[in-house]
Amino acid sequence: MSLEIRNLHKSFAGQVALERIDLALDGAEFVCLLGPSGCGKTTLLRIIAGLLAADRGSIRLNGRDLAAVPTRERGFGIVFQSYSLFPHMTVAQNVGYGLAIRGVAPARIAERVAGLLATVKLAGFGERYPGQLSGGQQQRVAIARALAVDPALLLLDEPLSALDARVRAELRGELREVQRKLGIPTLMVTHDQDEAMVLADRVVCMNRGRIEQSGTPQELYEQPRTRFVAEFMGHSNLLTPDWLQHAAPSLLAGMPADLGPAGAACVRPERIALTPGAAGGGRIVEVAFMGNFKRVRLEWRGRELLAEVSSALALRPGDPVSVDIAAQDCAWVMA
Ligand SMILES: Nc1ncnc2c1ncn2[C@@H]1O[C@H](COP(=O)(O)OP(=O)(O)OP(=O)(O)O)[C@@H](O)[C@H]1O
Repeated sequence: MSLEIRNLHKSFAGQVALERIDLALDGAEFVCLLGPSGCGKTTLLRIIAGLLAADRGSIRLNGRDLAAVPTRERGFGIVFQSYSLFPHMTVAQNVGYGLAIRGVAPARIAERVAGLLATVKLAGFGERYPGQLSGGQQQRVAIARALAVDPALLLLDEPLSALDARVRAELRGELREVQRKLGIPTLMVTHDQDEAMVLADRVVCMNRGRIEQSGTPQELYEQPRTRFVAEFMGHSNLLTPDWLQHAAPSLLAGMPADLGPAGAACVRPERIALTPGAAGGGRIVEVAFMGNFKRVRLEWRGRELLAEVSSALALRPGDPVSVDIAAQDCAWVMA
């Protein structure tokens, strides 16, 4: 499977929702479209699904232009945030729906449905109605229904966001497992950075209708190219060259020559080493105990920094600390 999106644009009543979107999906990748509310994720997914037309640009599936191909004929499986199951149909009927309308024989449907329900850990639930299921179970049914037709691509729009944290984490793991097992290329919309980190082979980070950066979760975390990506993918300290010049000039060693005026060094909080008690010029402002680590706000050379340190380190507000940052832990964001 290869899906290629070129130069896609979409506006609503003159308001730009998507701009110059280029995106290619290959093989059995799990790709997350990640970004804040209103950045255009759902609009992009809906255009790919064929539920919405783009103003400009092309979408090709294995080389074939999809512009004139209606949703049903694209062969994609779609799961939305709200469970959107047919309430008057049993679980088995819901899962088998796509096969039934394609005229597949009932015995084959029954076999396939049983297999899919086992895959999503709902064996034996076939005769229930959606109203008799929990939110997590309903979403499993929706996933099984989307998988029933052997989709060329699975499109998921915040499928876990209506669930409570525990069920959500559980289903996250299962979704990944099923996707790996079946090898179905998947594109999932989420605004949850943790979810994207856990699930995605590749994260496409969007902001204001544009793709800011695309890469593995680790690439986006360790080498964000923009301030937006640095701040959206976890916590960060953005240190400007002006400040570094007087506070820590040695960190300027790796600064790219073409760094723009809005450029800065992104240092992740866990890369800042603190030594309590030493006369290093830092002072603890606030300490939050997070279980396996402590999140610390501190003042150092005229600015505030965020650090994350071992829970075993005894630190209290007002304590003096020395601060160590290595030049190789600075990722230079360009804009
Ligand atoms: N049918 C529509 N008519 C008018 N404007 C729309 C329509 N659909 C989306 N928009 C606008 O387009 C922009 C992108 O919306 P979209 O739903 O794609 O964002 P999103 O990133 O999925 O956000 P969320 O996470 O909140 O769902 C928003 O400014 C939204 O208000």
